[in-house]
Amino acid sequence: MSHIFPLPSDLPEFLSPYLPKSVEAKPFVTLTYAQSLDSKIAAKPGTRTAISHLETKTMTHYLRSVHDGILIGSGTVLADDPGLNCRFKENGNINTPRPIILDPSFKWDYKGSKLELLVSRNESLKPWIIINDDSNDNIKEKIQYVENSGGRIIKIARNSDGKIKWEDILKTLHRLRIKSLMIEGGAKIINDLLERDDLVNSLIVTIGPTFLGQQGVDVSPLELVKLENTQWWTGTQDVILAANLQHN
Ligand SMILES: NC(=O)C1=CN([C@@H]2O[C@H](COP(=O)(O)OP(=O)(O)OC[C@H]3O[C@@H](n4cnc5c(N)ncnc54)[C@H](O)[C@@H]3O)[C@@H](O)[C@H]2O)C=CC1
Ligand SMILES: Nc1nc(O)c(N)c(N[C@@H]2O[C@H](COP(=O)(O)O)[C@@H](O)[C@H]2O)n1
Repeated sequence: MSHIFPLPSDLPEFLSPYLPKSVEAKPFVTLTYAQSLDSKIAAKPGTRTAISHLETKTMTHYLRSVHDGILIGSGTVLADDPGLNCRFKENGNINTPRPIILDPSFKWDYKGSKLELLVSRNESLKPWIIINDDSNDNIKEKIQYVENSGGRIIKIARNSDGKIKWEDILKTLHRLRIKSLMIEGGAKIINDLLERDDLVNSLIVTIGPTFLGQQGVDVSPLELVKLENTQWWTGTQDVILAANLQHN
């Protein structure tokens, strides 16, 4: 495996203030995704849309290489069938983060997925899947399949609103030695976490020169969100915004 594209030589220094540092009791959380000029991350719900140039996609793989885990939601795993591995190589070494899927009702099937194929070729790590602790019997077979394949099922209790608290997710992952977590999406997760300045340590957004239109999947939090320590990097096609969420 080789780099998917040469990493622009000034990017590591540009990104360095935003990269993982030790944060006690919870992982360092980097929220990162690619969006269009009209703040969409896919052209239609349930589909995968390439927004990043190869150069900025390489930046995403560089970021993956400096995190212990990479988390996505069920909407993303179902739409994208992603690889979730790392293709950025440094001094001949690849540091692949743990793929973590937040899929409370376990709708995704690991069997036959791209991730399973990559794991079979030693190009990705076995996944961890976070599900509700009260999930019903019809997912027993899927659970067994993942566990027999060496993956891990993490059961966490949900809140009164039916969701799992992010604090519980992060605390559990930290206990499992995930000290830095890159969260790539999708939209529901990004919109929730943009309002969590208490949990998100860095925000890194690739912006591509495209409008995906009104059927696109929006990134737009419920409330006003302000950023601080903002820096912009300009590439061949895209720009990258690196920032911190301003504390309320
Ligand atoms: N351009 C980009 O960088 C990216 C684009 N995408 C796109 O985003 C779209 C998917 O986004 P969404 O449909 O919004 O799905 P999503 O990936 O945000 O997953 C949402 C689901 O995750 C689970 N979930 C989220 N928060 C939870 C919580 N606190 N407790 C329990 N379960 C929770 C629920 O099952 C929820 O329905 C796809 O089209 C994908 O291609 C996804 C990631 C990055
Ligand atoms: N950085 C970035 N740019 C885009 O244009 C994208 N569509 C995404 N999507 C995210 O990357 C995941 C796919 O990763 P693999 O290359 O298959 O490992 C996808 O699931 C989204 O999280 N990202």
